[in-house]
Parts: sequence; C-alpha cells; structure tokens
Amino acid sequence: MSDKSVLNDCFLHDKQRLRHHEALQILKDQVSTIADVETVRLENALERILAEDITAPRNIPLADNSAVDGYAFRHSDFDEAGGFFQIQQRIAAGHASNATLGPWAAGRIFTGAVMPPGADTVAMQEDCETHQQDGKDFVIVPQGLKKGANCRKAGEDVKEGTALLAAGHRLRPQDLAAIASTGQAAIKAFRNLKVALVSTGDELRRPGDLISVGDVYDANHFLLRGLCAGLPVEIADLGILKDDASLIETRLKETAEQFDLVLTTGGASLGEEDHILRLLDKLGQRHMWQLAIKPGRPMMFGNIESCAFLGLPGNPVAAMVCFLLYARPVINVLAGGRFLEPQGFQIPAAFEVPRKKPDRREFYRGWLEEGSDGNTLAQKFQRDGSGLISGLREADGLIEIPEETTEIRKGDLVRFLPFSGFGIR
Ligand SMILES: Nc1nc2c(c(=O)[nH]1)N[C@H]1C(S)=C(S)[C@@H](COP(=O)(O)OP(=O)(O)OC[C@H]3O[C@@H](n4cnc5c(N)ncnc54)[C@H](O)[C@@H]3O)O[C@H]1N2
Ligand code: MOO
Repeated sequence: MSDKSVLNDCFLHDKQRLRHHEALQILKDQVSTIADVETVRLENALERILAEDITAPRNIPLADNSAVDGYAFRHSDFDEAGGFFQIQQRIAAGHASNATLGPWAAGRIFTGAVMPPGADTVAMQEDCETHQQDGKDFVIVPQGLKKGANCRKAGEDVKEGTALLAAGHRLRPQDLAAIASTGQAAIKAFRNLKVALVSTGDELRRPGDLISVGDVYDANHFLLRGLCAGLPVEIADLGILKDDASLIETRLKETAEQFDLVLTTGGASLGEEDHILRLLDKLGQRHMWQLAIKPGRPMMFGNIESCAFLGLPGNPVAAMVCFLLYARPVINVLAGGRFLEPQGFQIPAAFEVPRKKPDRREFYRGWLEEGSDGNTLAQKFQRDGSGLISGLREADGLIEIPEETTEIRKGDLVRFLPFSGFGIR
C-alpha cells in the first residue's frame, strides 16, 4: 500500500478513537432520567414509560368462576356413571350466589359467573341433557369430568401481591390490560422527553423548496423524525441552521433552556464550516467525540446545562446508525426507561470483504436472503458510502463487524441486527 493511500484514509487514527463498547459505557455512566413524573389516565398511557411499580392489590380473578356456560356441581356427588342433579339455582356473570349447593344439586351457571359455595366443577351445557319432572328441573351430566373441570380459580391469572410491572417499563397494550385488571385507573408515568431536532448546513433545503447546484434536500430531518416516532418523545422541528457560528450559538443556547435533548445532524467534524463541536465545548461539556466506528465517527455527546446534547454526523447513513446505536438508548434512559441494546443474531455471510481495517467496528446495511442450499444468509448492500440513502432504504438491518475482524469470507458468521430489534421496520 502506498503512503498516499494511507494518508487518504480518514480512519487512520482509529486506534486512538473511542471503541464502540467504550462509547456505550460512557453513555451508560453519564445519562440518567431527566423527565418529570405526571399522572396519566390509562386511556392515555399507551407507550408511556412507567414511573412506579405496579403490584396486584388483590387476586385476579377475585373469586372461583366458571369458564363455560353450563352446570356447576359438587364433584364428590359424581361417579363413573355421571350424575343426575336437580337444578336449584341460576348464577349469571356479575350476580354471585350466596346459597350453598347441597348434595346432588346443580347451579345453572354462565361463563365468568362466580361458583356457588360448595360447587367445584362445571359441565359444559352442550354435554348435558336437561329435563323436567314434577315441575322440577334436572340435568344429566355425563361421566368423565375431572374435579375442578371448567372452573377458573381465584388468583389463577395473578395472585394478590404479585409484582406486575416495574418502573421504567414502556407500556404496551397488553400491559394496559394487566393494569386495568387490577382496577387502577391512572398511573404515574414519565413525561415524554422534549426533543429539538436541528439540521445544520448552508447547503440544506427543505423538500418543496427550489434548489440549485450544491444544494441538498434535508433528508435527515425526516429520518430522525421517523426514528423518534417510536420513542417516548415530543419533537420540535427547529428547522435548518446555516453554518454561522454566532447564529448556531444563539439558537443552541435558547434551545437548551427549553428542551431536554437537542439532536443535531451535520457540522460534527472539524472543518471551518463545522461549528457544532466547538460550540458544544463553549456552551457546555463534551463527554464523547470521535468513535472508532464506520459509519458515524464524528458522533458527539455532551450537555448544555441540564439539556443533553447529541451531535450526529451529517451523512444520512452515519446519522441513522448513530441514532440507532447511541441516540435511541440515550433517549430512552433520559425518558425514564432502560438503556436499549439492539437484538442481533449470528448468521453466515453471503458476501465477502477481502480487507477490513482493524481497530474499528463497521456497520453494513444488509438484509437476509435464502442461499442455494435453502439456508438463510446475510447479504450486504454493495456500496459503503455514508451518503447513500439507497443502502438504508434497501436494508432490513445492520451487519455488525467487530474491530478485530480484518477479512470476511462467504459463510463466515456475522452478527445481523434487524431493524425490528431497534423498534423500527
Ligand atoms: N477532513 C475530514 N473530513 C471529514 C471527516 C474527517 O474526519 N476529516 N469525517 C467524514 C465523516 S466520517 C463524516 S460522517 C462526515 C460528517 O461530517 P459532518 O457531521 O461535519 O457533516 P457535514 O459536513 O455537515 O455533512 C456531511 C455530508 O452530509 C450531508 N448532509 C448534512 N446534513 C444533511 C441532511 N440534513 N440531509 C441530507 N444530507 C445531509 C452534507 O451535505 C454532506 O454531504 O464528514 C466527513 N468529512
Ligand atoms: O463515519 Mo462517516 O460516518 O463515514 O459517514
């Protein structure tokens, strides 16, 4: 390799840069919840992050009840031939009976109705025959029912005192059902995080605006807006800031006073027109910059007073990779949740990479495909450029290649991180 090609490699210094795992550790150490707590009615609690533990105050269900429409009876009255019972009471759901069931008596019962005292088993009505004799109603229950059949026990779903959900959990529909089943009408939840989205760059224009040579449409705003949609945030669009240090300084200062997190893209490197890093250092504290990853190297993290600050690189692929790996878990922690790690699995590669730089972790855009032998393989988007939105669009996930790997041959195991594991599609 010639000296020139070495000098041309802008990743030459990866050895001195922060490793991915070190960056994650810094974020874990530095970030804690800043969102306030508020009371939220269950109707509005979907996707909110719980700020309290939820414990069952009583058994669910509260009492033994029937799982079917049928006839409740005492199993001890029943023998191999079946049973012949006089129907002595009728119990509908919501109308518990206090009358104890005597020997050879049955209660007409409906699904969800509380078992009458003394009864322990229910026969389904389709399996029974009824008839009248001397003005009395009887039911014939066929043989074979086990004691307790078709009876749901008190507390069989949840026992009184069971811990159902812990603070920090993001509420799904089934969690809301579980809370509702305890009778709790409102919960303590963290307020959604107030996030300001800022795109920086003289070249940027919003879709719909006219462009001329050298201009670029602001794709990152829509990328980040979409990625934030799956997180407990309220976003504000601060638009595009020109590469003007004093303008950016004023806006960042104002914004930091009003928001929990400022998320910028662009201007993260050190060119004369890149102001974000210098301004973060001037206005607040920087905890991280320059990672040994590709793409995403100029990613930065810090704070301006009590406002967290994430400066993502301008290249859209780098912005998305950094968002998924770093911004997403940071946002979730700031919002009261846990540090979200991606889910991934090992899978053979359908591609080869003859030479990969050591000392840096790489994230390719990729998808799963079927190999000739029918096995599933990971395929990689051919081109590596960090400005290629096409790769993101075609991908279903990221392929994570660790620092020590210097070559990938077809069939080597690689780690696939499906986008679904990041909560996106
Ligand atoms: N001399 C060096 N140059 C660069 C380095 C370096 O270390 N030394 N790092 C490169 C890497 S890696 C990346 S990534 C980029 C990121 O730099 P910035 O964060 O300063 O981003 P910009 O220069 O503002 O923009 C980079 C690229 O992305 C386009 N861009 C920016 N914002 C948007 C947007 N909202 N929507 C669509 N596209 C956007 C911008 O036009 C540029 O083409 O720096 C390398 N350079
Ligand atoms: O790391 Mo930059 O992230 O090449 O695009």
